Formats: sequence, C-alpha cells, structure tokens
Amino acid sequence: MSKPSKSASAPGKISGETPTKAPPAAPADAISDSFAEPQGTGGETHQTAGGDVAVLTTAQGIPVADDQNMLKQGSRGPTLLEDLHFREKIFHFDHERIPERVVHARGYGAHGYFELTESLSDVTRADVLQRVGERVPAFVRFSTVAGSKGSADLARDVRGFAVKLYTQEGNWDIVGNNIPVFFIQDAIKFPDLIHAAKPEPDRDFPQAQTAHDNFWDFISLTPESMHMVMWIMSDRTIPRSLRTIEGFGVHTFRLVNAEGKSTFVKFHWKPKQGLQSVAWNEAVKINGADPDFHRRDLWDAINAGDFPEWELGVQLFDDDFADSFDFDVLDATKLIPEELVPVRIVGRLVLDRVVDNFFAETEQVAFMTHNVPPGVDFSNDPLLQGRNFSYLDTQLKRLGGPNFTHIPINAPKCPMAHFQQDGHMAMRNPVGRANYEPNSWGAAQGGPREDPVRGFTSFAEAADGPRQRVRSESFADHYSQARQFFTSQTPIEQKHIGDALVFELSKVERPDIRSRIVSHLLNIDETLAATVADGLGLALPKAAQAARPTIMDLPPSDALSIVRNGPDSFKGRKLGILLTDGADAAIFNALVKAVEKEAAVYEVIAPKISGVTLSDGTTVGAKQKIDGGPSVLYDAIAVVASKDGAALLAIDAAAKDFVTDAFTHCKFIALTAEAHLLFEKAGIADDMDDACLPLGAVKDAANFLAACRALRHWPRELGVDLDAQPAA
Ligand code: HEM
Repeated sequence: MSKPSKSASAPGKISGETPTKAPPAAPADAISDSFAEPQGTGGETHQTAGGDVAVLTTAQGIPVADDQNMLKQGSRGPTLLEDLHFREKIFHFDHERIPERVVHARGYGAHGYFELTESLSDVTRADVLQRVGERVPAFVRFSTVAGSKGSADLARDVRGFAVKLYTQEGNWDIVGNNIPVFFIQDAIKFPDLIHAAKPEPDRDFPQAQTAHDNFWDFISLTPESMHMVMWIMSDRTIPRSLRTIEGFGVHTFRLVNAEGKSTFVKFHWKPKQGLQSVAWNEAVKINGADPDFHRRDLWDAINAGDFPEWELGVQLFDDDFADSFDFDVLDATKLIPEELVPVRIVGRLVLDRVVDNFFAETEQVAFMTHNVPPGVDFSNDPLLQGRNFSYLDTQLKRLGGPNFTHIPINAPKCPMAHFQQDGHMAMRNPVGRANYEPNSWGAAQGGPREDPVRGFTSFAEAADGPRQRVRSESFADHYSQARQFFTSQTPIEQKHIGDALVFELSKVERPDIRSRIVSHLLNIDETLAATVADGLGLALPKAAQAARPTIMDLPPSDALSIVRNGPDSFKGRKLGILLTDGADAAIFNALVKAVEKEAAVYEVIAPKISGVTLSDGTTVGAKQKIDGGPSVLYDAIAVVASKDGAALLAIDAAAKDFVTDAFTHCKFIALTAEAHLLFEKAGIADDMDDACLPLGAVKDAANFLAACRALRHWPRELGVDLDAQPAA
C-alpha cells in the first residue's frame, strides 16, 4: 500500500495527510493592521501574497488574482457563468456538511497514547496487552447522546467515551459511555429509545433534553431501563469536565489467550483527576454562559500541558462466576460490583494533543464496536451483537462511502494489506497485477495471504437452541441494581436524584406518565418514590408490577458514588478572581501564587475587559468582563475589591449574580473586607458559612486554596433549596 507523504503544514496549506503537529501560531508582529490594507475600487480589502505569504489557489491549484469579486460584465453588470473560481468556491462550500451522527452528534476529541502498566498475557494474546511500558497511539471522542451537533455541553445526558487504540494488530475501538449500564437489553429497541429521547417529531423540540413526555412515556413502559434511570438522574450526567468522568465498555467482552482459553472482561477507564460534577442549576446556567464549556475545558487543559489521564481497569471473571452471579452477565442493564470482582488496573490513557482540525479528526473519526484485535472477542450480549451491525452501517451513510478507513484518523497505523479496491474517494488501491486471492503470482506480485496463527479467530463458543424471538428470563430483574445504586449514594447525591426526577417529570405534561414513573420508583426505594410524588404534588400510586421482586439487601458499593471518588486536590480546577481598580495587589499576587502551587488555574473577571489597576499601580488584564464571566464558569471564586470598586459592583446585577450563584452552587468563596458590601447588597451576607473565607492577609490565600480541595460545600445546599425545607 502506498503511504501518503507527510509534509509540514502552514496555515491554509493543504497536504495529503492530516498534519501531526499544529501549525505554529503566527508571531504577534505578523498580525495585520486592517486599517492599512490595500483597498479595491469599491473599498473592499485586498490582501496580497508575497514574501512568506503563499499564493491563494483554486482546488485545482490555479493561482487566484481576486478573491473579493465575482466576474461580471461591467462593474454593475450580470455575473458570468465563466467564473471558474467563484463556481468552484461556492460548489465546495455548498457541500461542506456531512450528516451528523444519528446519536452522539455533539462530541469533542483529542489524541494521546495508551501505555500498558501490567501485562495481561495470561488471559489474552492481544499484542497491545502483552509488554509493560509499551505505548500505542490513541484517539478519544467524548460526546453527548441526544443533542444535535450544535447543542450545549451541559445537557443532562450520558457522555460517550469512545477510545480508538491504534495497535500493531489493527484498530481497537472501545466504544463506551460514562455510565456502566444501558437503557435497554436488546438492540432491536435502540431506534425506539433514541426516537423517544430526541426532539418530538411533530414539533422538533425539546433539544438535547430528556425532560419531555415521549422520553418518559417510553421509559415508563420499559422497566429494564430503571437502573439506567437512576444513573442518568444522578450527577453523572452533568459532569464538571470531560476530564472528570469515568468510562465503561458496558458489555461483557471476552479476552482470549494463546491457548484459546476465554476469560470474560468488563472495561473501565478511571480518571486520575477524580470524579466531579456540577449542580443542576449551575449546569442550566453554564449552557447559556458557555455552551462549549466542556470542549473549551479539554482544549485549554491539554494546551496548558495539564494532560488528562485515565487508568484502564479490567474486571476479569470466568464462567463459574458468571453462573453464580445474581444477574446475567449478558444483560447490559447490569453491572458487576467492584466489591465482587475487583478492578485490576493494567494501563494508562493520556490525552496530550488537541486536534489540528476538528472536522478531519473529531467529525470524521469512525468508531465501531466490532473493531477488536485478535485476543479480544465478543460475548452474546444482544445489545453488543446489534451494535456490531449498526456502527459499520452508519459510517457508510455518514462518511459517504466504503473508503472511510482511508481517512487518516481512521486508518490503522500498523502494516496492512488487502484486496479491497475502488469506490468513492479511494486513496489506496492494491498495486500490481493481483487483486484477488488465491492467485498464482508468487510472493513478489501475489499480494497478501491469510495467517492462521496470527490472524483473528473467533472464540469457539458452542451454541444451541431453537430459533426464537425471546428475552431471557435471566434478564427479568429490573429493580435490584437500581436500588443498589441509589443506596450507594451519599445523602446529597440521593437528594440530587430526587430533585432531577422531580424536575424532569415536571416537564412531562401527562400526569399518568408521571405516575407510572413513580410506580416504578416504589420498587426501588419507597422514600425516593414518596419524595418524588411529593415534589410533583401527586398521590402515591401502586407499585408497578415487577417481573422479579426487588432484592432489598444488595450491599451498597462505594465505587458508585461521585462524592466518594472525588479528588483531594484543586489541581486542574479554575478559580475566578473578581477584581476591581484599587484592589489589594499583595492579596491578588498571593492568590495567584497559591493557585499555581495547587497546579490549578485562574481567570480575572473585571468591570471592564481592559483590566484593572491594583493598589500598587500595576495593571492586570481581564479574561472576562463581569457579565461575560459568571461564576458558573469557575470552581471557586475570590472577590478582591477596593472600597470604591465594591461600591460599584454592589449596584451591578451581574456582579450580584456572580456571588449569589457561587453561594447557591456551594462553592468555596474568598473575599476581602471591602468586598463584603457586594455580598450584603446581593442578600447573602447573613448566610455566609465556613466555606466563605476572609482574605484579610496574604497568608489567607493559601488557606483558601487548601479549603478549595473539598471542591464543594454541599451542606449549604440544604439552606438554599425549597425542596430541602421541612414540610410546613
Ligand atoms: C451500551 C450501549 C451503547 C454505548 C455505550 C454506545 C456508545 C456510543 C458512543 C460513545 C458513540 C459515539 C461514537 C463517537 O464518538 O463517534 C455511539 C454512536 C453510535 N451508536 Fe452507540 N452506544 C450504545 C448502544 C448502541 C446501540 C444498541 C446501537 C444500535 C443498535 C448504537 C448505535 C450507534 C450509532 C449508529 C452511533 C453513531 C456512530 C457514528 O455515526 O459514528 N449504539 N455510541
């Protein structure tokens, strides 16, 4: 196979292959002064080539003399069909869009590597899992499921966590989610699930939300989804960052070793950054303030050298365990508690490079569950089996032809040779005379041959039984693990699940659908059901008919809680510092130093984007003007204001929102004595608690950053939420 040549890429220069390095940023002195640009007869700007500046060409390479005006008959006359440059330019523009993914349309990707830290050679012959210390390139795409490509990042939704490992035995795609279970057990229900979740077909809303009748109607009639419902109503679906989510392969897969022995496996990605989520009220506001919150966060962190990292964990088990387990390991609505089968950490995934071009890489990447190397294999999970058909099929539609593996992001990075040829946009065709096998052209010209030893062989599982459309009885317990998830949460997390259910069901117009959901909750946890019924002002219905009674005493699992798996540092988090003219320079500088010591980051927010002049006369630039930098964009806030500055802030609605939102969202807050006025005028001065710390002296900065390690002061929430108040 011929390999496209690599060429260094400069802005606007087209090469045959996606460049591996971002083009160098233009030096500051190269930024043009638009006031000095040459103008044409109509006053339009004409920038011309010369020196280091390349000549603009058509896609055919023909140099372009004028890119501002169409070819006309006279300056005010009709446009001529002969204008080859205009026609080509518009033609290409007209065809820029490809269909968005039918699900997971909004996503964001990054490059990195996977490194093996513990060999799995005892259980698999997969080359990538043999030798400790070896690395393979990786590409990861995170996504939301229901929203369109242009929807907002903080939608309450499952996050896709799709990993492509470019191994020496071909691409291995682990197409997972940040939740270890799924809504449905059988792939035949996937179109129904997604239709119900997406905007309703007559009105095409709501966008990127499950809070509507169709979704909850379907769910209320699909009791197998109840475990997943607990997860999606938890804070897992409003993560603080893509860097703070777990990833799960969900299904039971197989690992197969050199002797052909199979071991069942579940895949886990555990974030070194710890788990963290935001509050719902905060998520709603982030979506308005910065719909790109998650992608910006990932882009900024990687570009700053703060590379997110996940550990690859495996839960390995055999047939005996599978037979003894309370649930069916082929049922994707069930997980295997880590307390029963510990997660063995065997590798690390590091994301260290942003994409050069979003479309070329993130949009065109094609993940497929059936991409597995020799030594990895499938189980009979009927959801997985259906997925194995769906992903290849959908790529053909989305990427327009069978040659999507020629796109650099999808091309394997190992030797490959086959006789597939032609088709739309074929970049690689077999060379030489033979394009079939068997053939008699000999080693030099005959092309590749099969390899029964190294090649992929499916695990020789025996299967028997009548052909039938049926759901296994072993899939019939719909509530026990839902209950186990709920009882494994801390009280604040349980409250959030109740709040989320009340919120979502309040958006459902039909009372009977609300009631049906509560009838399922009664089979999970009576208190939760009563709380939700109360929140909806609904009489408690009868419990839903259960195919299997709930196992009430499954032991709680700490691994299922976000709060219990948070980090113990503020590393990688962002402090928002609201500054005014005349603010204490020593305190500001101490804060900056403390932030850097904590390996965190900060942004300055000021009344004007030009920045402020501090008490010592130094000037500090602002990243955000106050109404463009609400506190929902930060993990903690500090208000460092002078007396006059605080007086100005105290009349500003955005400044008042800045502190009240931070307070409501249980964030750590630091303030100078002068800034107190803003908190008074915002109406929260009397409620301030232990997580509101004074910035009276330089040493207070470090104390404050140390306190921020707890991330949130959740007890405060009970004081600021109507639903948390005792009934009158
Ligand atoms: C455990 C259940 C599932 C998980 C974890 C899952 C995960 C994902 C992820 C992460 C993506 C986005 C891939 C990307 O970033 O490009 C995706 C896309 C997709 N999924 Fe699934 N999915 C599940 C179930 C299903 C099922 C049952 C089907 C169909 C039978 C399905 C069909 C699709 C399709 C068609 C896409 C769009 C792919 C593309 O256009 O690139 N998924 N899924």
